[in-house]
Amino acid sequence: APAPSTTKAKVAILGGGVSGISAAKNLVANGITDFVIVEARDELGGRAHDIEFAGVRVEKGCNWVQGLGTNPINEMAIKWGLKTVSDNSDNVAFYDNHGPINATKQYNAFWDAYDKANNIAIKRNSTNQVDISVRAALDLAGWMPETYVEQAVEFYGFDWEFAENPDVSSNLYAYVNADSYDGPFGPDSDGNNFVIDQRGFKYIFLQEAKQFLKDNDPRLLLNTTVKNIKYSNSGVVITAKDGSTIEADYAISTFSLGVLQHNDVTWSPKLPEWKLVGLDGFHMATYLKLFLSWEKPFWDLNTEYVLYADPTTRGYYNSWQNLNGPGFFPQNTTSNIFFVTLTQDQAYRVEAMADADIKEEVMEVIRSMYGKDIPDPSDMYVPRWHSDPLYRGTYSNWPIGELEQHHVNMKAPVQRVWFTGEAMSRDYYGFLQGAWIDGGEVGTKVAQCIKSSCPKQPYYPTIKLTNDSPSFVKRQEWL
Ligand SMILES: Cc1cc2nc3c(=O)[nH]c(=O)nc-3n(C[C@H](O)[C@H](O)[C@H](O)COP(=O)(O)OP(=O)(O)OC[C@H]3O[C@@H](n4cnc5c(N)ncnc54)[C@H](O)[C@@H]3O)c2cc1C
Repeated sequence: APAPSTTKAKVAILGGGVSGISAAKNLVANGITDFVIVEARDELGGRAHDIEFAGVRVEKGCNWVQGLGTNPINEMAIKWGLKTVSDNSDNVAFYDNHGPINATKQYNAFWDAYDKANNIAIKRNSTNQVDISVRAALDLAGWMPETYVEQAVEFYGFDWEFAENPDVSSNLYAYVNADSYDGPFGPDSDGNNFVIDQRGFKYIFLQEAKQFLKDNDPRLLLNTTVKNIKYSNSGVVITAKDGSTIEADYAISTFSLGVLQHNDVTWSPKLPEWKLVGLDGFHMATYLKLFLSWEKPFWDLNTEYVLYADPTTRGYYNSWQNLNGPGFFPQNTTSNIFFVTLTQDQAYRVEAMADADIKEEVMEVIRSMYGKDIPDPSDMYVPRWHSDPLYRGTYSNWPIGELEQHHVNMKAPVQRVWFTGEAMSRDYYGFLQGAWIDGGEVGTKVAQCIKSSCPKQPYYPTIKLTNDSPSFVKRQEWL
C-alpha cells in the first residue's frame, strides 16, 4: 500500500457544509487561496442534502429558506434561480385519532400567548433580568396547556420549529432567533420559502463553491474523515481515518455541535474545560422527517399541513406535510408524498426502531385519522441524523441555562483552531444563515491572522454567578 499522504496548507477547513463553503469563499475574497476543505462524505453540502424518494428529489436536511429579504440564503436562492414555493403553515387541518376536529380556537390562543411570551423576553432583557424558559414565559402569558389538543397545537407552533419543547428552550434566545423574520434582513423578510428544486437545496451552495474551486480541485479532500486534531500555538496537524495527515497553520472546525459533543473526533491536547462547558451545555436537537408516499393520495391536496393530536402522547406523529399541495410537486402523479416530522424524544425513539416497526406504528395513526382502509405506503424513508457520527442530530437549540458567555466560549478559538457552524451563530443558530454568516466571518478573521495578526476573540476562563456582566452581554440591539 502507498504511504499515507501528507498535505500542507495555510488553512484546513474541516467540513464541507454551508459554513465550510462560506469560510473558503471569504478566505479567497481576502486573498488566501492556500487552503484545503476536508470532508468525510463524497460531496459538499453537509446538512443541505437531497435524496431520491418516490421518483422525485426531496430534502433529507434543510428545506426552507427561513426569513426572506436580505437573508443571504434568500439572496443566493434568487441569484441561482432556486425553485421554491411560498408556504403557509396556517393552511392547516386538525385531526385526532377519530378523524377531523376543530382546533382553531386553541391554535389562535397559542399564537396569542406566544406573541406575549416574546414580549416578556423583550421586557425582561431591557430590565437586565435573567433568562427564563419558553415554558415559564408561556405560563406568564396565560398559556397552560391542559388538553391533548392544546399540547398538540403547542407542538406544532413551537417544537416543529425549534425541534425541542418550550420546557428546555430559552425564552430570550428563541426570541433573538426569530430575528431572521422581521429584523436585520429588512422589511420584506417575514416569510418562508419551501425548496422544491430538483437540483436540491445544496445546488446554490455548490454554485458558490464553483466560483473558487476548479473541477477536481486538489484543495478539495472528499472522502476524508478527520479522526484527530493536534493543535498548538504554532499550527495544527490533522490525522484522517485512512492515516493521511494535513499540516496547516490554522484550522477552521465546522463540525456540527453534535460531533463536537462526542468522541468521533479527538483533540490533542483535550479541549479546555471552559470550552467544553460551553459546547456541552448547548443542545443538538433532532428533527426527523419521516418520508412516506402512496400511489393514490387520500389526504386533501389543497391543505398544506395537517396537525395530528394524539390523545396520550405529546408530539406523537404530530406535524404532517402534503408535498402535492398547490404549487408544490405535481398533483396526481405517482409521487404522492405526505410526510410527518418527529422531534426530541420521539425522534430518538423512532430513529432507534426498525423500519418495519415504524411503518406499522405510523400506519396505525394514519388509519385512525383517515380510515381503516388506507393501504400501506408504497415508499418510506427514515433519515437517521441523530445516530450519524458525521452529524449527531439535525440543528442546535439554545437551552435555558446556557449563558451568553457560555456561547462566546463555545465559539472562541483554541490556539490555532477556529470554530464555526450553525450553532456558533448567536443570532441565527439552527438556520442556514447562521452557518453561512458565521462561516464567512470566521474565514475573514483567519485571513487576517495570516495577513497581519489575529483579531482578539473574547472568552471566559471562568463564569461566575456574581460576575458583573461584561458590557457586550448587556447588548440592547434586539430591543
Ligand atoms: C432535517 C433538517 C432540517 C433542517 N431544516 C432547515 C431549514 O428548513 N432551514 C434552515 O435554514 N436550516 C435548516 N436546517 C439547518 C441547516 O441545514 C444547518 O444549519 C446547516 O446546513 C449547517 O451547516 P454547517 O456547515 O454548520 O454544518 P454541516 O452541514 O453539518 O457541515 C459540517 C460538515 O462536516 C462534515 N464532517 C462531520 N464530521 C466529519 C469528520 N470527522 N471528518 C470530515 N468531515 C466531517 C459533515 O459531513 C458536514 O459536511 C435543517 C437541518 C436538518 C438536518
